[in-house]
Amino acid sequence: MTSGVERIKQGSLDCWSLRFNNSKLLIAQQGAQILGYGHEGGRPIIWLSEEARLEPGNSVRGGVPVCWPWFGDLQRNPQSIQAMHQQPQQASAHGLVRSIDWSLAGIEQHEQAACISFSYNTLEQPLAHWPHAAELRLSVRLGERLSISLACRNLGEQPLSFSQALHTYFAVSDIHTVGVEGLEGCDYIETLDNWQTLTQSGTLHFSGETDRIYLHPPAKLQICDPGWQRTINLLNRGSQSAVVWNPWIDKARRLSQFNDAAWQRMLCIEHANVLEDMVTLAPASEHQLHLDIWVDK
Ligand SMILES: O=P(O)(O)OC[C@H]1O[C@@H](O)[C@H](O)[C@@H](O)[C@@H]1O
Repeated sequence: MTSGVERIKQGSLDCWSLRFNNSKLLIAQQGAQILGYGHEGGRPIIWLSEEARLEPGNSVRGGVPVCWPWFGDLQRNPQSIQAMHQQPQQASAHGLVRSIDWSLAGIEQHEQAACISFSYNTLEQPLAHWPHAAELRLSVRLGERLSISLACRNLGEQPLSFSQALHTYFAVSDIHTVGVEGLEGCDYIETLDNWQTLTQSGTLHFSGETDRIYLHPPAKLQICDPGWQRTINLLNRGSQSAVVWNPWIDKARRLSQFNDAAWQRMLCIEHANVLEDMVTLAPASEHQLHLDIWVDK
């Protein structure tokens, strides 16, 4: 077993490269954003746009952006989350921490894994128009599986309300042929059609723009990819909502850092705490969201 962690520059971002046997992972200090994960000589598992701009202050397209302290459009969030912000009408999508530097909190290399963690403390680095005290920690363990954990602690004296997501972009051979298993029978919010609630029947396949919030999905989901003859397994704890997103043809043209044809090769499954699954933390309490990712051939 060999593991290693090395500091490197990618574009103009400070990054770390982790290795464990033939697995490799790239993570940026900015946003504590994973930028890549896969096996030596194999297909990528986590997708990064070929047009990604790796530069300070820019939300990088692909990898695993951390959306916090709100997911998506703040004005679509529950009132208690909007009330945490001083100017909710002007808030950008997906929160405030994906394009700013976090602090390196620890590195470990041992026989079973290579690990790295980053933290963000809002008392030390205040967030614009969001005057609350919280500490975030994003921990990554690269072993036989990839384990990602996002912890949030309320450092203040009032309840802390937030929504969040690990906005994971997965690489797929061809969006037309992949299927997501585990969602059958789940209710979902169809954000592209008046946010109505519908029910998933059977395996989820893709034939157009998709932007849905699945409610109470099971802990384990699978991306079955016949083209690459592999299944990506996702096992989560701490989240009761999963966003499934593919922009398809027209929206792809409007997205930044996104090749017009890239929608065919990616799929976002975002383990989240949104809508009624939002988090409210009492003072001094902590919430943890965990995601394990591994591939079966
Ligand atoms: O372009 P952004 O801000 O990274 O967002 C990308 C997508 O993120 C998804 O989580 C949303 O459901 C989509 O509606 C959104 O388009």
